[in-house]
Amino acid sequence: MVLAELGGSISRALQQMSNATVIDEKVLNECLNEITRALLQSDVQFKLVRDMQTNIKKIVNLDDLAAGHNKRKIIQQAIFNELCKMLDPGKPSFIPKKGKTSVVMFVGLQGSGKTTTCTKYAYYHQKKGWRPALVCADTFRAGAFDQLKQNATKAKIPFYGSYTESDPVKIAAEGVERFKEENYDLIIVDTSGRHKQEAALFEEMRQVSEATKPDLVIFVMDSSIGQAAFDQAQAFKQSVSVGAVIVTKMDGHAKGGGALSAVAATKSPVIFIGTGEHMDEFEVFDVKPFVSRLLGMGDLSAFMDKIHEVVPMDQQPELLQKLSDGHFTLRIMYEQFQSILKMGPISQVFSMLPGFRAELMPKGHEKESSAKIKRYMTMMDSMTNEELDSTNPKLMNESRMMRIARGSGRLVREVMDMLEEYKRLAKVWSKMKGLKIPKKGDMNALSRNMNAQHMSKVLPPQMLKQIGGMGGLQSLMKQMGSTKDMMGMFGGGD
Ligand SMILES: Nc1nc2c(ncn2[C@@H]2O[C@H](COP(=O)(O)OP(=O)(O)OP(=O)(O)O)[C@@H](O)[C@H]2O)c(=O)[nH]1
Repeated sequence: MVLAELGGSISRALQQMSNATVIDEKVLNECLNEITRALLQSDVQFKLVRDMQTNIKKIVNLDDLAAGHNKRKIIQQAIFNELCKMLDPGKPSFIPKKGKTSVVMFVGLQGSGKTTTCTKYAYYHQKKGWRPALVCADTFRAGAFDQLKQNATKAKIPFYGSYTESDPVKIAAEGVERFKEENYDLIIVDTSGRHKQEAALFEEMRQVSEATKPDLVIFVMDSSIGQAAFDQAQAFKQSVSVGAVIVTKMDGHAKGGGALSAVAATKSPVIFIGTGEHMDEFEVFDVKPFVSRLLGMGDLSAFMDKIHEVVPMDQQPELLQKLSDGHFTLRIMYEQFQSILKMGPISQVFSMLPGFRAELMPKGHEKESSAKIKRYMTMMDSMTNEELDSTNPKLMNESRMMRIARGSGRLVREVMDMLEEYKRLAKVWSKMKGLKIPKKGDMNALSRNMNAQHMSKVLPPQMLKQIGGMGGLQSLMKQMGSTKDMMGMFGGGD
């Protein structure tokens, strides 16, 4: 069962329970059985699920709950807490410090996505101002060095490896030494992938660890590994001191439940998840928002992050300046479309909203909308700079429209549609006129200036409707009030 389905099943079970007029032992048991089934189907280890069920029953003593208590809320909270407990080993992992040398070693099964993840991890930190460097100590798989080299070059990250040396321990030690001398602050060591049965390879991994003395060992796990996750993770933990887990391929038909098992086996937190083959398809993992999403309770902070991607805040101050001046051009629309396409399937965004799940958004729909966006962009590719940067609505006369249609192989009617869309968006953005633009990088200041009114105007209307219009949006913002930080995003928090 993939994660989206797991979330769906759990929230359905909770919904069914809340539909019951009286919540008694039987109703609670049915709900818990349903959730247990869903978790098992998602490859969470049996013992973990059983313990969870016992704990919830211990916490939720129906007899003790005074009449008038919201039993459903209490049960939902207990499930939420138990799932969080499963994913939270109770101690944070080592966090590398910028400017201070840290060595991070990656281990994992063959093909788990280790090499790809090393580069993603390096790239993520590089963007945040670290100076990462990569060492390829995988001499087992032919081509591993080439792969790392290729990825590293693409991300402009220095790398170390050898085509001739066959001793991974030697390469690792030399590479780490070299980069330490050169003052890199995040030295990442990629090791050969291995299976738990391969004792010799496990010994090699132990030796690499001894030679490089990593501050952190990250276990990389493919999310589709299933019930084997617990044993595999434990085998690694017994050889080297795993301190964190990264779960990869969460984008595919992943049975993410294995992640829960790996945390239990290694007693280490999941710190990132891989969501695609590309360098930037990599997300910080936070337990509470993740579980919240699973339970259909929404993940407001991720939702806000997505909004910030579409309405780029600190990255594009010039753009914001133009918008606040009321200059919405076709070129700006083009750039926004690019951001939307980058944002990923719209259903993913919906799954971040309270009460929504990815499965609620029909598949066909998202394809349709991104095809339309791409079509619009093709037409805009046939426009001149003058047309793209103009704010004069009269400029786009009939002959220009015909030329664009011809140039992009589309119908004049479609060009007109695209221009209509532009006009609609320009109107929306004109309402943002006067929005105070903070100094570069001060995203919170900008966010403080944004209230529900502003937000409602920049959200796609369809999404706004799904949230429940202005009222829904306001209550969504209120919900975020529990965290001071988040309140700051909307104003009134401090
Ligand atoms: N869809 C998807 N594919 C991924 C992700 N991470 C890695 N991959 C792909 O998984 C495959 C294996 O990745 P590698 O990085 O070569 O795996 P590895 O663990 O280093 O392999 P060994 O060196 O043999 O141990 C590659 O095709 C990657 O592009 C992810 O998050 N999502």
